[in-house]
Parts: sequence; C-alpha cells; structure tokens
Amino acid sequence: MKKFFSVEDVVDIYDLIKEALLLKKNPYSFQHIGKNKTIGLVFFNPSLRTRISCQKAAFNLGCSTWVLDIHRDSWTIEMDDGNVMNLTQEHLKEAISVMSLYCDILAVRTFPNLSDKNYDDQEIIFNKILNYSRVPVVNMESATLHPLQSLADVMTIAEYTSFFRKKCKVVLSWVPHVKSLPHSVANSFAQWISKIKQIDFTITCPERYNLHKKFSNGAYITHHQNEAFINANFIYAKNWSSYLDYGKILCKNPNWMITENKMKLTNQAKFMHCLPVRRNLVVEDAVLDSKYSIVLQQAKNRIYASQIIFLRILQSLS
Ligand SMILES: NCCC[C@H](NC(=O)CCC(=O)O)C(=O)O
Ligand SMILES: NC(=O)OP(=O)(O)O
Repeated sequence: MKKFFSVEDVVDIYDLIKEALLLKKNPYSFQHIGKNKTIGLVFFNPSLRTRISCQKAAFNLGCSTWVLDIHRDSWTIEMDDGNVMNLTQEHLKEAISVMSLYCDILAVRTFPNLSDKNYDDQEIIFNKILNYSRVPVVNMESATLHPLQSLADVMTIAEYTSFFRKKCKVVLSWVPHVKSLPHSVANSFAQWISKIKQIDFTITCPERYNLHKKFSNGAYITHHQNEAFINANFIYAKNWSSYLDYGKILCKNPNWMITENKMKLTNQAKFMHCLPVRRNLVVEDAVLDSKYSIVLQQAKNRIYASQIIFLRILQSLS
C-alpha cells in the first residue's frame, strides 16, 4: 500500500478486516517491522482517539512517533499558493516537505472549511499534501473522508455478525447538533459499508441533508427515521451539516435524537458512534449507557485499524 486516502486504496476489504482482527488477537506479532521506523502524526484539527490510537498502533509495530498539533505548536501555515505571506509564517509546501524528511509515514488530519464546496470536494489540501510528501501519506480525516474510522466501524460490525455470516441491516441516522460538522465520517462509513455485500444499508436524514451521491450510492435513503429503524441491527448515529446548502445547519429538531424509545423500534440494534458525542443532544444517556452501546468497542478497534494500515505501508517500503 503506497498511501491510504480511502477504501479505494484497499485491494480486498474482507482480507483487510480479517487481518486487522488477527492483529487484535496478537498485537505484537509484527514488532520487528517498525525497527528504526518513524510515523509522523500531523493535526490541523483537534483529536483524542485518532491521535492516541495511532500512537498505540505504531508502538505495537515497534515504530516511534512524533506528533505535531499545527495550531498549538507550530508556525501559522499558508495553505494557498501565490499569496504574499504577510499574515502567515510558513507555506504548506515547505512544512509538509520538511516533515516528510523526518518520518517514514506521514499521517495527516485536515478538516473541510465547510464554506467552499468545490474546494472541499476536490480534497485540495489533502492532494497538496500527497504531492509535497516524500513518504506515504495516511488520511486521519480529510475534507470528505475518515477511512481509519470506517475501517474500525466495519471491523466492529464484523465482530458482531460472525464476520458477516448473518445478513444485517445497518442504519446511518442523522442526529441533531449545535455546530456545523463535516460529512467525512458519514461519507466514509457509507463508502465502506457499500463494499460489504451482506449488509442491507439505509441512511435516514432530514430533507436537504442527503449526502453526496458519490458516497451514498446504493443506500436506501429515507427522511422518516422511525421507518428506517424497523428491523435494524445497527444504528450508527452521526450529525453532518447540509451538503446541498453547503455547511449550513437547516434542522435542529430534537426529535431526531436517538432515544431509548426509538431503539425499541429496532431488532435490538447495537448503537454506534465515532465519538466524541454530545450526550442528550445526539443520543440519550440511557442509550449510550445501555448494553446495546458498542462505542467503546469501536474506539478500541481504532488501534487495529491504524495498525493494519501502517503495517501494509511498512511492508510495501521494505
Ligand atoms: N473525528 C470524529 C469526528 C470529528 C468531528 N466532530 C466534531 O467536530 C464534534 C465536536 C463537537 O461536538 O463540538 C466530525 O464530525 O467530523
Ligand atoms: N473518532 C475520532 O476520530 O475521534 P477524534 O476526533 O477524537 O480523533
């Protein structure tokens, strides 16, 4: 594997999930591969899980890591080309080129601006980073996708379905939020799920909240949340801002929150969320604290999702 931007960089997703689950059983089996290797983790946005699970994954492979939180620790970075840099201190071009000299894999988080749809859709920043880096780049959540999260999510579903032996219904449900949030987690989840043929996939969201067709292709889409929940085996809750009215918050209706009563419509569905989650805005305490919630299993699988990706890249280096 030469880079990890999306599911399209994966040859066989079933194989990848299987190997990641094997790593979970035997996390130190490839400790030799990371000897004298370094993974650089660069954050243009906050993180808890991605940052620490990637560090743990690297540790499991015998690699060292360094982390740079751009806004807290570094110079102000100029992202655009051709500007007179009166207000910014270092250009992305030098910053990424230099950082890539200090590691063997460069993992980067760059959220969308949510104001210029084309700019975000074309992944301008991530593509510049790919271009400037001398080493393979891993996506830790970009303008449109969060593939490490989605890999952990499909691994979690695999664990609860005896590796997809049972057909299952997965529902991605939009939920309310007070902030304008990216589409990356939802897009990426839809993209990965659509590659697994045993999954019957539904997306439910308010009017004008449909995701880009490129990612939601193949899903059954309904604006009636209750209808979507019937017979569901997994409810994946996530807020995103409107895609059509790009980045806008058009709905704050609290009736979209996931409640215990709504979960009763399902087939004893497991509750999933990528975290961080705002309690009693997105989901009721009673659901998050119930035995149906598998958010911590998802978070744990973030380690092995990163680990299998780092492993595949390290194997391709040697
Ligand atoms: N990496 C997981 C999700 C990150 C981000 N959530 C957030 O920014 C929520 C923060 C808040 O609740 O203010 C998102 O939706 O893409
Ligand atoms: N789920 C996830 O990516 O969490 P962080 O934003 O805390 O890394």
